[in-house]
Amino acid sequence: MTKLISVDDALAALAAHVLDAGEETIPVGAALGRVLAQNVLAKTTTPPADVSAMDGYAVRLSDTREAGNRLHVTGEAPAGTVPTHRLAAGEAIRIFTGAPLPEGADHILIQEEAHRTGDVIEVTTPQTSSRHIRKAGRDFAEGDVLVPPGKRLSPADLGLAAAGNNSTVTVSRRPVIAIIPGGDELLPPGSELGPGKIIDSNSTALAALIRVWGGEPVTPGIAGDTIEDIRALIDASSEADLILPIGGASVGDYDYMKTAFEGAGAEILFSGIAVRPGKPTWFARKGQQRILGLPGNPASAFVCAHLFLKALLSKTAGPAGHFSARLETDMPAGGFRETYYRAVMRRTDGAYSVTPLPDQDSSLLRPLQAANCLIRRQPNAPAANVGEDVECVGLT
Ligand SMILES: Nc1nc2c(c(=O)[nH]1)N[C@H]1C(S)=C(S)[C@@H](COP(=O)(O)OP(=O)(O)OC[C@H]3O[C@@H](n4cnc5c(N)ncnc54)[C@H](O)[C@@H]3O)O[C@H]1N2
Ligand code: MOO
Repeated sequence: MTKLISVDDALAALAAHVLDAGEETIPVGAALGRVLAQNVLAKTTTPPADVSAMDGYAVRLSDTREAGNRLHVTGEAPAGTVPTHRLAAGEAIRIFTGAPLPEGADHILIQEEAHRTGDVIEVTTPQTSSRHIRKAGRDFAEGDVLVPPGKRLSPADLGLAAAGNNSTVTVSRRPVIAIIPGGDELLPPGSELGPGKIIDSNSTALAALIRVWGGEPVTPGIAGDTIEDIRALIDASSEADLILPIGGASVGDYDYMKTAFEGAGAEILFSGIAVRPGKPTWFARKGQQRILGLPGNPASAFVCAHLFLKALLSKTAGPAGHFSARLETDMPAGGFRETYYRAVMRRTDGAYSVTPLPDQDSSLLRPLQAANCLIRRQPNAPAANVGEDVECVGLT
């Protein structure tokens, strides 16, 4: 393998190739989890007028300061109507939660604190201050920015956008990512497994990560270990923004991925990163298309997707979540490759603590399932002891 580049140099190179698939306008109800591309503005003011927060009577506070005061009920204001009658002294208007206040009222006497007989109410509890009125625009005013660009839309964002009378939102288009697993041994889940065959698990795991990070995975098929096979799937992926070949990246006799891509006109920008797991990771460009080659070992592919694919998808995935946590077990000195240990982080007494999982072999899926973060150790890191703070990266 040629000289390995550092993780930092790989990330710096990838920064120039962050995927940007443009924008699209979609119904607000279909936008959960999408990344907003343009401000959502309020097209209305909410509440649109001063409204009652309770069921009761719109009154003048000065008429209700003493128990026993009597007021004449001169009208009714249900929600959805606009009162036309101006409240005069000694009058009350029956009002319901959410209904606009009549002019002249400055207080809501809740019905539990009044006694009604016919068209007359009597104050049963003296009122001391103006209450139960929601001022116009208390939530937001027309023209306010309700959701800023770059935000991954949550259920509350969607509710707010809808309340601002937006039926659509403009979001970043999902980059299309074609996953091409390579290897004669691979069969899709649910297959009859003959001798020497294993299940292609990487496609499923990587497709799920791509969805979480705002991309749209497509799976044109599994490539056998021939250049022609890989080439056919490269050609079938011509519409993808990025191709993600998995496996066949190392130095074995059947590791044809890069050769096949070069034959299809791709220019390899780097090949081999000083990272563990994931040394054979490579990156190439073919016209507007990017190609990120990941190693076949499931943990290598999964970890390097977090490091490098997520960086390429940062427009929709957001930044990597780095944090510091206290080690719960000793760790040995590291080698020359920057190393990412699958680990379990816990929050105890307001601080994060972290334990690396015991078996870090890059073929294993079980530790990946158990892990909720990666411990990052710099190249040639010295041994670290219990209680030391180490840098961690969140897993999805
Ligand atoms: N002599 C050397 N051998 C290897 C080196 C090296 O430097 N010198 N590097 C090792 C490293 S590091 C890694 S990582 C692996 C990765 O190799 P490849 O990317 O070429 O991957 P494959 O050989 O195709 O597969 C490795 C392993 O993973 C299984 N695999 C492949 N694809 C899938 C899939 N889609 N789903 C599940 N499992 C998959 C495959 O069967 C192999 O067991 O190379 C080392 N070798
Ligand atoms: O560096 Mo590999 O990806 O053995 O794990």
